[in-house]
Amino acid sequence: MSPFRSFALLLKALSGEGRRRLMALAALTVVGALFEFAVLAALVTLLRQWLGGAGSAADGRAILLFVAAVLAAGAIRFVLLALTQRLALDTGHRLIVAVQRRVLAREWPVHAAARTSGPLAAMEFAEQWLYSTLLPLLQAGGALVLALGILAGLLWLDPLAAIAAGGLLGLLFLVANALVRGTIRRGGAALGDGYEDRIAAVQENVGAMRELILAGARGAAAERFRRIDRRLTDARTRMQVAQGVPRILVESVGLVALALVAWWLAGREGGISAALPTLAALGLGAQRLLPLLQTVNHSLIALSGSSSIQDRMVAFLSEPDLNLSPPPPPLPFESEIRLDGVGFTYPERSEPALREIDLVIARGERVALSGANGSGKSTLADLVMGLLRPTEGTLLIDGKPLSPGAVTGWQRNIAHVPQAPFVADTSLEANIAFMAHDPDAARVAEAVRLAGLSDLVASLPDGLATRVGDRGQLLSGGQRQRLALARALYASAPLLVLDEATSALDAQSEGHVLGALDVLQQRGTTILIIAHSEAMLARCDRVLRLQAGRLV
Ligand SMILES: Nc1ncnc2c1ncn2[C@@H]1O[C@H](COP(=O)(O)OP(=O)(O)OP(=O)(O)O)[C@@H](O)[C@H]1O
Repeated sequence: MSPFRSFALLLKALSGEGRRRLMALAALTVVGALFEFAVLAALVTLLRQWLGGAGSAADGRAILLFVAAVLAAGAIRFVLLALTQRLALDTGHRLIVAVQRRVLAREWPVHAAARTSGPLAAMEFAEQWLYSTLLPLLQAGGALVLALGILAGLLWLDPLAAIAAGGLLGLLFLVANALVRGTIRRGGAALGDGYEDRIAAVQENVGAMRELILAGARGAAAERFRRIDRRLTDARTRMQVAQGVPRILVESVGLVALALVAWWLAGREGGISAALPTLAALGLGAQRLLPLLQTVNHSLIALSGSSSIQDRMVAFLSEPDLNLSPPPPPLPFESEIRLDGVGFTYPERSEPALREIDLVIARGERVALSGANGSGKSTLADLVMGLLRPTEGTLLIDGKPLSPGAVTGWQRNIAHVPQAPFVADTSLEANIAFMAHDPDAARVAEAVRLAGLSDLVASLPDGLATRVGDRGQLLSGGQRQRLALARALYASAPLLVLDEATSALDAQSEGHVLGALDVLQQRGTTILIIAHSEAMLARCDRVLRLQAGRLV
C-alpha cells in the first residue's frame, strides 16, 4: 500500500475529536504565517527608513513595529509547538488504545493462532509511527505554511530575488530527496519485521530460561538475539544516514546558491547599498526558511520510510473493534447443555479434531472427559464454553441453539480452570477476585478455604496481600493451580470447567479439591472435568471417553 494511502487510512480510523483540533492547529498556523510575513515587512521598512535617513520618531515607530511583530510571531510559534505536540501525542495514545482494543476483541481461535509478539510489536510500531511520521508531518504542515509566509514576504520585497533563491533551494531539496528515497523505502520495509522479531526473541528467551540454562544454550540465545538486533540496527542506521543527506546537501550547496544570488543583487543598479534591505531580508528569510523546508523534507522521507509500520497498524485497525457496551446478562441455564452431531475442524487442519458428538450434560451434573493426548478433550471443552464454534452440528443451551450473539451471555455462566492458569503479578487476593474492582472479603475467604489454600495464606507474613510474582513464579505449580481454582470458586459460576486443573496436586490436595467440588455440586454447579486421575474420575457422575475425536 502506498505510504500516503495507509497514512490517510490510519487518520480516518482515528478521526473524531482529533479532526477538530487539527483544524484549529491549521488556522493558527496561517495566523503564524501572517506574522512571519509581518516580521519581514517590519524589518525591510526599518532598514529602508535607516538608509533613507528618516526622522527619529519614524525610526522609533518602525523599531516598535518590528519588535512587536517578532514577539508575536515567537509567541504564536510557541503555541503552535504546544498544540502540535499535544495533538500528535494524543493521536498516538488513541492509536495505541485502539490497537489494544482490537487485540482484546479477537475471537479465541484468531488469538490462539496469532504470533504473541504481534500485539507487543504493535505498541512499539505506534510509538515509532508517532515520533517518526505523525509528529514530523504535523510539524511539516505548519512549517510549510510558515515557509509560504516568509516566501510571500520575500516575493513582495523583491520578486526576482525571491524566485531565484526559493527556486534554487526547492530544486536542491527535490534532487536530494530523489537520491535517498530508495534507501529509505527499503530500510522502512525491514523495520516492521525487525521490531516484531526482536520482541519475539525476548519473549522466547524469558519464557525458555530454564531450558536454556539446562541446555547450556544461553550463549546461543544471546547470539541469535544479537543477529536479530543487528539486522534491525543496520536498517535503522541506513535510514537515519539517508535522512540526514538532504540537510547537508542543502545547507552547503544552498549557502553557495544564496551567495550567488547576493552577488547578482549587488551587481544591479544602485549597487550593494540599494540591495542591502533585500539581502538582509533574504538572510533572515533563509535562516528561517531552511529549517522549515528541512522539516517538510524530513517528514516526507519519514512517511515513505514508515509504510511497512503503517500497513501493520492499518491491518490491526481493520480488525473488529471491541464492543464496549456493558456485558449482557447471563444466558438462562436451567436444564441442560446439548451437543447435536457436533464436529470441529481447526482452520489449519484437514482432519477434524471432533466428529459426530451427541451429548447431553444436565444442570448440576459432574461429568468427566477422558482420553489419550490429542483425542479432543480440550477442543470439546472449548466448544462447550463457546470459545470455538462447531463446524458441524449444533450446541444448544436449554434447548436453544447458541447463536453467535448469545455467546457472551453464555460465557458469563462459566468459570474455567486451565492446566497452566494465568497468574498476575499482584496479591493473592487480587488474583482470586480477578478483575473485580472491590473484592468481597467473605467470598475470597470462602474460596481460599474451599481451594485448600488456608494453610498457605496463614503461613505468609502478609497473608492474602502477599505478591505472587511474575506469572505466579513465587508459588509452586500446585499452589498456582489451587489459586486458579480459588478464582473460579470466587466467581461462583453455574458451570465450572476444569481442564487438567488438578494435574499438579498431591493426593491430599486433590482430596481437598474433591471435597470442594462436592460442596459446589450440592449448590447446583454443573462441573465438566478433564482429568486423568482415577480419584477424580471416580467421583464424577459420568465419565465420557474420547478416542480420535469421537465419543466411545
Ligand atoms: N489451536 C489449534 N490449531 C490446530 N490444531 C489444534 C489446535 N489445538 C489443538 N489442535 C489439534 O486438535 C487435536 C485435539 O487437541 P486437544 O487439545 O483437544 O486434545 P486433548 O485431548 O485435550 O489433548 P491433551 O490431553 O494432550 O491435552 C489434536 O490433534 C491437536 O493437535
